[in-house]
Amino acid sequence: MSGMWGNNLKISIFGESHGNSIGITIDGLKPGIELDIEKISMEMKRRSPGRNDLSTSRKESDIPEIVSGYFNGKTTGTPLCAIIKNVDTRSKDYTKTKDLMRPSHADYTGYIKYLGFNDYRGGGHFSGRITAPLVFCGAICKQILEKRGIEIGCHIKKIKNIEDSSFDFTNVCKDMLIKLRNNELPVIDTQKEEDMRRVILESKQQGDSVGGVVECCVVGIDAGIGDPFFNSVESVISHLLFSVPAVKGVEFGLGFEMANMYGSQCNDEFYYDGDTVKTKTNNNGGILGGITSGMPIIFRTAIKPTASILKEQDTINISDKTNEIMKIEGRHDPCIVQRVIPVIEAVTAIGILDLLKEKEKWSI
Ligand SMILES: Cc1cc2nc3c(=O)[nH]c(=O)nc-3n(C[C@H](O)[C@H](O)[C@H](O)COP(=O)(O)O)c2cc1C
Ligand SMILES: C=C(O[C@@H]1CC(C(=O)O)=C[C@@H](OP(=O)(O)O)[C@H]1O)C(=O)O
Repeated sequence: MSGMWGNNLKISIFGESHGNSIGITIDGLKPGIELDIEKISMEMKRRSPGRNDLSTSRKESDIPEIVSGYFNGKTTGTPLCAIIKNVDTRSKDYTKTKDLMRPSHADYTGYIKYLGFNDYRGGGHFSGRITAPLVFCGAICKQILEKRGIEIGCHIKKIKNIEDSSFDFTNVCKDMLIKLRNNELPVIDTQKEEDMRRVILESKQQGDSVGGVVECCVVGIDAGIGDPFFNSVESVISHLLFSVPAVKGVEFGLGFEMANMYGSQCNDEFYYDGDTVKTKTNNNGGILGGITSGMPIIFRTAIKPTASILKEQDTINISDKTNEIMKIEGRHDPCIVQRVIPVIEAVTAIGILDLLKEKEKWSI
């Protein structure tokens, strides 16, 4: 089932963008975990739509209602389910174009797969909106990981052709990752922020959209987590990343750039720093043989330009099987990159917690 994921922490997402509500059921959280609701709300807010001119104008408060698995401020250990209401739907945006398949969106594939019964309004179950429940789950996982000294953070590596510097792969400071979370456009080289904003707003003005790259880092993670082959750390994280709408590429460490290097340039040489094993470089992004090396986990995720643009486009009309020109009306993100950051952090936290739980099976 496509809506379910996980080995040790099992999650199941549900809902459509213009239905009554969306949500998630999380199975596998241990009993007695105190949840910081304030922190969960903060994460939800970071992702929520309609907060500024870089985002869709649809406004949702995205306050999750926990309906099970939580009692007296603590998890009960039974499935924890949360529901998020859809409030600011404007379904008429989709009436005129209901038979026209938006290029690059999931209208056509969803129509075929679900035999024409799919709720097409707002992209239905394919909508980026369904990432809100993932952020809820990720916020819980982040709290559990933080208590173990593991921190996850991202910056925008690129919006179209405007490029930020990279994390220092061998030395990323937790405080920096936490600080980045407060920025609307989190960048390392703050001079790039205005250029990125300009590129997004210029494309928006032209009825167009832009994409980019997000760089993510996990620090404080011990060596020895993950498995070779099918449950490798890369497999788990990239499975979750590719589950996020609009993600079209993932690379760990230096990724594709490694193809241009000699082994002597690329190899991460080991050394002891006191009792701790470190590598002088971290081109492999903290993962060797699918298992964490203890160095920061670093990966980049490519996000495509938003599919729904206001410019005229060629497409098909499925009701009378004709070719047509379509013009989308509606409230869309001119750029998904800055909105997807809390989602990337969330799914990473979910993946890492699942892998940690696997490792802890060995403690008995
Ligand atoms: C947070 C978020 C917001 C998104 N906003 C929009 C949007 O406003 N308009 C749009 O066409 N696509 C948006 N998307 C992307 C589409 O949902 C996605 O492109 C579509 O489901 C097709 O899936 P694919 O791009 O993974 O192939 C958004 C995605 C995310 C994660
Ligand atoms: C509602 C959200 O984003 C939506 C994601 C989305 C899409 O096609 O993915 C399309 C738009 O939906 P609508 O046409 O209903 O406004 C965005 O607003 C959200 O992220 O919470």
